Amino acid sequence: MTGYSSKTDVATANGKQNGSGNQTGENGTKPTEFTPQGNHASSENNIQCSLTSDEFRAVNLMRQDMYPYEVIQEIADFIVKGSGIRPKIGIICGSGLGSLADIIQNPKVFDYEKIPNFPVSTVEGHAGRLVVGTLEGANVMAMQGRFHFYEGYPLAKCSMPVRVMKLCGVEYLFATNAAGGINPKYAVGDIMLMHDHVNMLGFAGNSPLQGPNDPRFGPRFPALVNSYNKDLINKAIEISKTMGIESSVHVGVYSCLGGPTYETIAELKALRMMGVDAVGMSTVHEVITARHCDMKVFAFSLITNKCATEYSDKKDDEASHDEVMAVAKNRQKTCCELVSRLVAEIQKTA
Ligand SMILES: O=P(O)(O)O[C@@H]1C[C@H](O)[C@@H](CO)O1
Ligand code: HPA
Repeated sequence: MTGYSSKTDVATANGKQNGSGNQTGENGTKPTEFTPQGNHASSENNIQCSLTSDEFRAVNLMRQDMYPYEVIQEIADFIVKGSGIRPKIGIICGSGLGSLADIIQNPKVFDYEKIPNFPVSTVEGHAGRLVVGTLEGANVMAMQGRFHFYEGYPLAKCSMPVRVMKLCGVEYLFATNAAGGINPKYAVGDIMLMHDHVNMLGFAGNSPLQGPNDPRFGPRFPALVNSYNKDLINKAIEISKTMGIESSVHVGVYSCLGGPTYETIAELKALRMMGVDAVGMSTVHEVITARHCDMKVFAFSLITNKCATEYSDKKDDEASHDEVMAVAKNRQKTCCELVSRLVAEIQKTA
């Protein structure tokens, strides 16, 4: 993050803004909405669009990815005022891991539909609620439901809530996910602490930071080495020892693909050759957005299924969301304990 300091360049959580220029928000504070006249037909190239105006507007709102600084600030203000809490730690619950938000004390719950300009969750296992409260004495906010690229949301929209967290005051992002284990040493139910990622969507030219850069969030060209905070990884390893689960906790590399299909054998072989240990459909763009605005990141994958890397006829080799959810449900207690204890560690040293 050379040449960039959250203290001087990014608006602070108490609303002060020190940065210059809002390259995305010049036309107003609300996201741009495209309003068509009605059904569209082009006789010139014989293309027909059979969406009604309302459908067109709904699709457009879903795809809309310009969230000017002021809009993010409005959402953050809504949450901070509504909860009376300025959270320090932000948690994103992976598929089936919504219980990470259920352990929050004195929760103030915001349904996504009720938060202005917020997207809605469309995936089973992602409730679509923001929970703000305390955990181990620390102020926290948790997304019980994240947004995925395959839902139709652009990456910037998928990770927009991370910027909301930042402007709420969050310094630490805990991102969790359900993932397929590619590393043959990983078993179903294991936990992989992420120490790096391979950004496959980035390879394909997609980034949550695409488009004009607002320097109040961060620099145009952020560095991503050391994205995953080593201190937090080490603390989590120590915690896993005290929990007696160290043999099922690994440190590895995650890769996010676009989904919603699970991977082919050839893709899984390729990922393994690239050094990927676990594969999923999220987290990477959230981490990029968090590092861009200088948040400390801790992330882990719950291995919900073993990925087949050899051809066979076995039905067992096929991943399924039901299996993902079932394993996550089974392991949620352990994941909650890991998260709580790490939050307690952060709180101890604060
Ligand atoms: O939100 P996460 O990454 O935990 O969810 C994973 C990826 C897909 O959304 C889903 C597939 O089962 O689980
Ligand atoms: N692949 C991609 N995403 C996933 C998987 C998987 O095997 N398991 C859970 N999320």
